[in-house]
Amino acid sequence: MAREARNARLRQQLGQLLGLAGANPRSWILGVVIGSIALALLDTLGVAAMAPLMQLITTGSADSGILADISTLLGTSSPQALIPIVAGIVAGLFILKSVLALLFRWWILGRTTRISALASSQLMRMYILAPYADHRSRRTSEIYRSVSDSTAQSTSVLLAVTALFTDSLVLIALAVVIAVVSPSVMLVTAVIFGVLVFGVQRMLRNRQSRIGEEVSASALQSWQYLLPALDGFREARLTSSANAFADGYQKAKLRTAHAGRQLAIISDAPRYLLEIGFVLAIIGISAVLTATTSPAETLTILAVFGAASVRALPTMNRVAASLATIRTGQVGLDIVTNTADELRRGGMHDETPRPDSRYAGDITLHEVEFRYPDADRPVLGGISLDIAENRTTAFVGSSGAGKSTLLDLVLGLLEPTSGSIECGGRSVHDDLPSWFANLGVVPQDVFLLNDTLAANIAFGVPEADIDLARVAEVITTAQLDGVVADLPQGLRTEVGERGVRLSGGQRQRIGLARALYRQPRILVLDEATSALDNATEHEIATTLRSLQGSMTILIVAHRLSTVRNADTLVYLKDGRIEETGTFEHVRATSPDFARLVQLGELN
Ligand SMILES: Nc1ncnc2c1ncn2[C@@H]1O[C@H](COP(=O)(O)OP(=O)(O)OP(=O)(O)O)[C@@H](O)[C@H]1O
Repeated sequence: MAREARNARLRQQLGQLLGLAGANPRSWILGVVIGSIALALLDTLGVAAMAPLMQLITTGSADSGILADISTLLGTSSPQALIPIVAGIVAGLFILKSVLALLFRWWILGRTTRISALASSQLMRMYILAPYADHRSRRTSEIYRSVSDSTAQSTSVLLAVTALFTDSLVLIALAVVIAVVSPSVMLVTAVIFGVLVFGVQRMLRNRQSRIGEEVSASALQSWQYLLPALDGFREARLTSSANAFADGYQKAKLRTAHAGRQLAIISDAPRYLLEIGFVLAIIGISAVLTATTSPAETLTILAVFGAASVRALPTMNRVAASLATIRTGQVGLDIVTNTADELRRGGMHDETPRPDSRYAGDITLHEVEFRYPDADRPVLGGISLDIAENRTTAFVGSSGAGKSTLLDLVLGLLEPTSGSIECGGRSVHDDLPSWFANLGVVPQDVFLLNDTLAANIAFGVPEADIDLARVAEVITTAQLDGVVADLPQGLRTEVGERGVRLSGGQRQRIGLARALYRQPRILVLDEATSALDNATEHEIATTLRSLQGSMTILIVAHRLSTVRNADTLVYLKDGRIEETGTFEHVRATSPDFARLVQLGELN
């Protein structure tokens, strides 16, 4: 890509990064420009002040230029009196510049680290507010890489671009000072450093970009071993594949280490070349000056050149390092901006319900068809159904018939490819947050927070706002009283990853209590009684019967006892409704369903 296009893209992407963090690019640019100009000016003054000081030291005369003004102001032209004063001014300028440089760096670091944190958080927010179907098609390892590694890479580019701008201004200012003091010295310096800096950077550019890609690819690879190894700990242990995961992780980390080493050496190499350039410049300049000027003037010019070099060499090193960071970090910036664009295009869920918006009445599905984005044919088709309010409807069917998909559609998590799903005559997608407010959902696998049992039941409600009376009530309804009584700290017991381990059945009952805590109008159970033993399942079935009539209950279940008492049974086969009606009606009219019951698959 041509340099202009590359720079334009970089500018645009950095603008996007700042936008993602909610920062105002204008105030950012203004701050950087003002700070950089102030620093460059002070640098120039400090270095330029070396000329009169050296002139004073070498010639002892203060009768021209700024020295004449100082000597008039102080009323003395004695070098013994003037030298400490001029030296003091030079030192003061350097000290002031250093303090300002430190303050400027503090400001920049504050802004940049904040932008890194905000961009990463915003990306995380966009991921978790993305449409459900999009989320299901994403790879977790890529999410981890975007919100951590790639955001960090992008912010390092932002910091490097700022440093590059500031350092370039300083270098230009120093070049101006040298050019004013001696144009021929500037010419020699420009030729030597120009050849070195541009030549080296040309050679390194592609290599640095490749290293950036390697860093990013190996970061993804390491997440791809770490995450499944933790999520699939049991499977890894039982299949003796834990070491294979650890080996894969190690390989990825070594790739990162190798790339890091290459990057460090490539960023460092220009420094040594610049030092060689400095020595060459001193020799070249001394040769030119000795041939053209007096020894006193040679000394003055060399002193200015030395002071400029003291400042310029580390600055040039930083320029080389900044260029390396920009090129290697470009991959991260690409990932962050492309991901943010893609997430934005997908749309973000708004969790705030519209005021005065509420759903009530029967749920009706009209000619619903659904196809997963990456599938070539629909998994559900021609689904028309009336789910009566305050009645219990059970969905049954063989594995893969489409029960969970249908439930996700009714929940509003998935949107029909065609057809409509309405409650009380209004599409559930019209105001999803308000629709969700009606629902209490018990999933197959209940997710536990690392928190107290009470917090797990009230899920998402801040500790201080938890209604303990309601928690106690739903604990009784979900048959959890015995479990709570056995816990060391009752409701305050920590559960989840690092807390008390709970059985599958206990987790499912917590799931039921959690769903009921929300006082739902619609209770949805997705295979929610699968992990319960017969006795508990019987008790839960009794609970559900007691709730029957007071709320709409939707159940996907394999157990005969759970679905037998449903008011309506919907039998699904190959993505279509085969039969609906009471349990006995469906058994009598659908030979397939009758066979399932007979074979004990619904048992
Ligand atoms: N994300 C997806 N992309 C493509 N196809 C999918 C996706 N999720 C599920 N399917 C397919 O959709 C069909 C219905 O799946 P679904 O999970 O709804 O069935 P189910 O009746 O709930 O099955 P089970 O009782 O085994 O849980 C299956 O053929 C499944 O392979």
